Amino acid sequence: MKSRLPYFAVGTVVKGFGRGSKELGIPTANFPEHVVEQLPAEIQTGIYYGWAKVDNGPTHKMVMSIGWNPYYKNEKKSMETHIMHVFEDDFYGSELKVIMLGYIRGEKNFNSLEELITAIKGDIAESDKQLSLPEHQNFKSHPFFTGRSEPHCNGITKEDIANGISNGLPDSKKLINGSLENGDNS
Ligand SMILES: Cc1cc2nc3c(=O)[nH]c(=O)nc-3n(C[C@H](O)[C@H](O)[C@H](O)COP(=O)(O)O)c2cc1C
Ligand SMILES: Nc1ncnc2c1ncn2[C@@H]1O[C@H](COP(=O)(O)OP(=O)(O)O)[C@@H](O)[C@H]1O
Ligand SMILES: [Mg+2]
Repeated sequence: MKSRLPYFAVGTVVKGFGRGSKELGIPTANFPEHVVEQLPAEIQTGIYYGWAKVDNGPTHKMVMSIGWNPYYKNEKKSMETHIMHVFEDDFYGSELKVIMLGYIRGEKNFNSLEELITAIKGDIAESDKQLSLPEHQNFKSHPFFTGRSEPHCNGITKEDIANGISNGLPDSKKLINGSLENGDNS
């Protein structure tokens, strides 16, 4: 099966359970339900690394968790991004854009909060290492981040593009359901 990575997603940052900062010391910017629902089946639950941008700010490294957080037994699937940058303030309501480039591991349950935190810190270190590789660097300045783009380009279809719904990418790099149409870098 063709990989669905890179996967592009955009949405407004919404409230979660407030555990990321308070219990884990690792905040995660949560995407709204409609963004989670647009994920194709091929994007399995688990931990991904890539790049993230908040509103018109710079692009930062990120690590993302997709799933039901087995440690907390959430009833709803979530898609949460920890951005590897220290922000002065919260940014609820801001537009978050991400490009997911690689998969690290599946979601796990843990016997203690400390073990969950240790695993997340390991994911952050692994993401940092991966994203420093030349093959991942070019996505930092991808037109998805730097160009004009429609705010709702998750799950954009060939028909949308035919109807003139643009996602701000050059014709050679149009998005189809969050993946690059010409299949490069996948
Ligand atoms: C890199 C990363 C890896 C994670 N891995 C797991 C995991 O294996 N199991 C799990 O239950 N939750 C995992 N989480 C999710 C945390 O439990 C979640 O971020 C926390 O519950 C915060 O949720 P909130 O945004 O609703 O406050 C991970 C989060 C991140 C950022
Ligand atoms: N480096 C960061 N990465 C992600 N979110 C951050 C970061 N720094 C600050 N935040 C803020 O913290 C919020 C996430 O904290 P968290 O405790 O996970 O709360 P919630 O459960 O509401 O998602 C984000 O929505 C954002 O406003
Ligand atoms: Mg969160």
